[in-house]
Amino acid sequence: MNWLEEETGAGRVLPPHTFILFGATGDLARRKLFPALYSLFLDKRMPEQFAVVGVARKSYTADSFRQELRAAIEEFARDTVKADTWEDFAAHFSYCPVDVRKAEEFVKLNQHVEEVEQQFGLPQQRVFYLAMAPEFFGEVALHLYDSKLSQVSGWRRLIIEKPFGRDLASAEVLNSQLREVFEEEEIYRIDHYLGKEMVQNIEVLRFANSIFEPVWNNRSIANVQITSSETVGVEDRASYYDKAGALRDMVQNHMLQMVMMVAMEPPSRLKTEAIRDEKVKVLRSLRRFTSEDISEHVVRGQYAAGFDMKGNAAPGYRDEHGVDPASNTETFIAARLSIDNFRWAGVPFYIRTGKRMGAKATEIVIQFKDMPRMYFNTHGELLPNLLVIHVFPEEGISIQLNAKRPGTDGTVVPVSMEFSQEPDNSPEAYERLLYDGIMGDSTFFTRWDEVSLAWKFVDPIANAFRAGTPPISSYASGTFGPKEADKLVEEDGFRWWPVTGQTVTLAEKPEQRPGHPVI
Ligand SMILES: NC(=O)C1=CN([C@@H]2O[C@H](COP(=O)(O)OP(=O)(O)OC[C@H]3O[C@@H](n4cnc5c(N)ncnc54)[C@H](OP(=O)(O)O)[C@@H]3O)[C@@H](O)[C@H]2O)C=CC1
Ligand SMILES: O=C1O[C@H](COP(=O)(O)O)[C@@H](O)[C@H](O)[C@H]1O
Repeated sequence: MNWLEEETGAGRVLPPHTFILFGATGDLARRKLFPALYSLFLDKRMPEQFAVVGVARKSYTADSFRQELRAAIEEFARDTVKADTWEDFAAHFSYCPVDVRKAEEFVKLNQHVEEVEQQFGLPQQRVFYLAMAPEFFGEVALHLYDSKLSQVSGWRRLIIEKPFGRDLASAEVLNSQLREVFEEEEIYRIDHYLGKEMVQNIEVLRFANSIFEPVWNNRSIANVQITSSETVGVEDRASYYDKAGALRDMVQNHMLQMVMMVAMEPPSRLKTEAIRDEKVKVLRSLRRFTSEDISEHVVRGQYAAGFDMKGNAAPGYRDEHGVDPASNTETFIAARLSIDNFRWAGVPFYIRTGKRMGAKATEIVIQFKDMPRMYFNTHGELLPNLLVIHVFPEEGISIQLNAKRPGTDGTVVPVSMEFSQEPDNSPEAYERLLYDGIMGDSTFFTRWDEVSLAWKFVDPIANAFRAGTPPISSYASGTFGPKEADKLVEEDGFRWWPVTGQTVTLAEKPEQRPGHPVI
């Protein structure tokens, strides 16, 4: 399924297994996991022998659980329900009501799983997926051990959702709880950005094309910009988000993962650990901020009232349901990162992410250095070459070049070469990650040293935020963050390149939009 197909044997049917889904009545299961399992089934990647056991407190029967399953798939799956195979698919699903805080209920779950394994003739190959609040992870692992559910004659894997702790100390505690029961190789920490088509494609782009490697360094690249902008606000997640903020919710994981994918060295082999080793080296080289220099490199913002994408009035963050009216939680963050190694010394990596912004987009822009001030660029009039990796909503790459406008006196204009694919045709991130996780390929999961180094980078910033540094700036809903974020880039002589869907103002000439130039 991923580009390691050759190496890992991926692309094959998954091995027989029992998928024990904790949090089976929750939002993630309904919106992402059930649809992903269904797509894998329709793609004939699920083996004939598999079973899914839903676990949560609600009192479903197998039948009512299957009705919920169908409703979720009808609402969220990219495939429509196929009447001829539905019963076959649904027959693999059962439900066991369990309150995970009650150790004794795991005895019942153990019996249920053993019965299901007998019914389907399954070897003891178990995937435990924790789609529930992280505060339960340690306890669940312990009860899995005590109830002997985790003791198997075959293999076992633990797939866990983010967030992995809220700082280094809590992540270490959580990790040691998990490690009492599972080996590091058995733990699959999900970062769903690593399941996105174009995030996985970064490595292919870089290491399968000889034109990029010679210029992928500080001799040719002026800066890198990584944007993940969202149009939604906090929605109904205030109880989590108001304590997390954009720094923990997006930067500690997704944004740093994208930085690693762009900046890593070529791995010695296309093997999971070799790749993860190179990613970790990027985090080791990432310059940590001191309390003195955070204000210089980090901007934080919070959305004020404005408009949503439909043009309806939208409340400010502090007026959202469940948010502390005096909250200083950041809903936007921009930062200038420095990677202190030979390849990247002197190249700023700008990142920005936020809620209730003017477009939903994830893009990585590699801006190349300007041409010398001669010939066509005497007054610096040429636009720089840009390589844009479109992660969302488009999936593809575009390269901005300068060329002569056909049939003119030699006017030079920016033109774009684009490769894009229909996002609807590519598997969802969760489909890839479920496949890889069940297959036992952890390449696109987060290793513990990545998590811990990411927290080491983030913790000083979180501490500064707590102390009121830098001051939080307000931005109107529907815009691209506070003006301080623009200054961060402009003071280095650059500008943020608009992302797909960003309203281009007169000040931002349309032809300057990467990937969408007007000839
Ligand atoms: N939703 C999303 O899009 C995303 C979610 N995540 C992460 O996934 C995880 C789950 O999120 P989400 O699905 O949104 O959360 P929900 O609150 O929607 O679901 C939580 C689930 O946990 C179950 N649960 C709660 N308490 C217990 C208990 N004591 N014993 C047994 N089951 C319990 C609930 O079922 P019941 O009440 O029936 O017991 C429910 O099935 C979180 O870690 C979240 O951060 C990550 C990325 C995206
Ligand atoms: O993990 C998270 O990601 C989503 C954004 O994911 P995307 O795939 O839609 O870009 C974000 O909304 C959420 O707050 C965060 O927890």
